[in-house]
Amino acid sequence: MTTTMSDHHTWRSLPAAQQPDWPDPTAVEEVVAELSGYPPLVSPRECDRLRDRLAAVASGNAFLLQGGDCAETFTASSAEAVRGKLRTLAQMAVVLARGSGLPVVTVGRIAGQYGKPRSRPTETQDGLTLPAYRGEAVNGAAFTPADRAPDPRRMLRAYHASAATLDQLWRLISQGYPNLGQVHGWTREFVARPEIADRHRRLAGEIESALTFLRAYGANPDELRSAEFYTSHEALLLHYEAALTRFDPRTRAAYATSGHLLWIGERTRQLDGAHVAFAESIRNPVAVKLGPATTPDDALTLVERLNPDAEPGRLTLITRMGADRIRDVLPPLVEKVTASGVPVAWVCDPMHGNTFTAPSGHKTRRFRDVADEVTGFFAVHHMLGTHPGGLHLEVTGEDVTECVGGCAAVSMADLGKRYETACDPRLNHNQALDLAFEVAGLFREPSGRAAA
Ligand SMILES: O=C[C@H](O)[C@H](O)COP(=O)(O)O
Ligand SMILES: C=C(OP(=O)(O)O)C(=O)O
Ligand SMILES: [Mn+2]
Repeated sequence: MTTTMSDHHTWRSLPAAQQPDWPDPTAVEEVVAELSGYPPLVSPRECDRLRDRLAAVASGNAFLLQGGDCAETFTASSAEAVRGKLRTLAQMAVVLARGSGLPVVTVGRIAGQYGKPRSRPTETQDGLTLPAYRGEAVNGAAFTPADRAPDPRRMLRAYHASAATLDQLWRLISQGYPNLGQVHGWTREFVARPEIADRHRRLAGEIESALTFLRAYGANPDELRSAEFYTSHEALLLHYEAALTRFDPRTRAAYATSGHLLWIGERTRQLDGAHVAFAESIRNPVAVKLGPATTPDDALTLVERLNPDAEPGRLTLITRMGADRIRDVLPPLVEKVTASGVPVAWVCDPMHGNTFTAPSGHKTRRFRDVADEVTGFFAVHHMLGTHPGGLHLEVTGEDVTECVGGCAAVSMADLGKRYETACDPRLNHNQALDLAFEVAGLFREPSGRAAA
């Protein structure tokens, strides 16, 4: 597929959902002009390599682990915060690789996840109505008129925060962080916890014996690591994305250089809208979220629009149906898309269809529902003979209390203790590992067992 520079302006003439109410259009144009002169954050070659990796996911030869914050904040690019996220994703990847026997492609929701679509444009507290928080690239989370006023200059800060995060990521990765020996040491500590299920311990034991074998064979697990890591975020703020889109003379195509993989959200995937048109115009691998109201025809049209050349790795479909719907609504979508012959990677987001408000007022999710949606996802793909290609998660390396249940045993009453998310509730480090073990088990027992 060849795209030209003019293609990526088509979106401007189409309705764009979920855009901020910028108070001053001239200020937006000034920011766009400034961003247009900034260096790319990722390179087209890296995007192409990720497309190759996702082609392996689509064909059943790899598994995607995509995860990170719902909404990144400008202060989250500290060395410690980035290190914690890398650590959690690396631990999950090792467990999933052992369970699946497949290479795991790791992609962060990181270094650019600064724009949020919302259910409602405003929020009211004690009689005061202000614009809803739409991510740090738009406004501030504090409920004050000053913070909530959309400010386009925040897009410049989002660029610099992304660059700082990438800098930390590449520094850590080039230092060999984390290596396989370290990763397994942490996993050993995790499974030593008394509340961990025996089947998780058995799988950790298998990793242990694989490492023993490697050592016996003369390899040092402390020198082994995955050198590849990719970034992703929702392509929501089209002024920002277009300003960072660059023509690549090597491939004669336009690439969004704000991140390797960009996705279109459930609230912005309108077929006649600007987001789909923008995604069509870039050469990056792209993904689309599909919620429970998606019809098989909607899915097929998106597939035909976003992957017209039936290129493996170009398109990932991220389903987010809810634990109680997935077994009913996913099969007709998979059947229709499979019958078209266009290759796609199928990925499960078990977070966004399972959100509810706790009595304390916190937005939360139950670990049990999250695990159950993934179980349903595996069962459907097993039944249809298609590949359950990956997980898309909201997750952090910190010991927060935002989702309830799991081995970390966070209760509704605990939610206020460390509820730190800027938007949706994330799995904490232990809940994330618990889920990785559950999912690893699904490769062996695809219809699953009752989740804890
Ligand atoms: O992360 C996704 C969305 O921004 C979020 O789920 C919307 O949440 P809301 O219903 O609180 O607006
Ligand atoms: C907004 C999000 O999801 P969805 O578009 O699936 O609601 C998200 O991933 O944070
Ligand atoms: Mn979210």
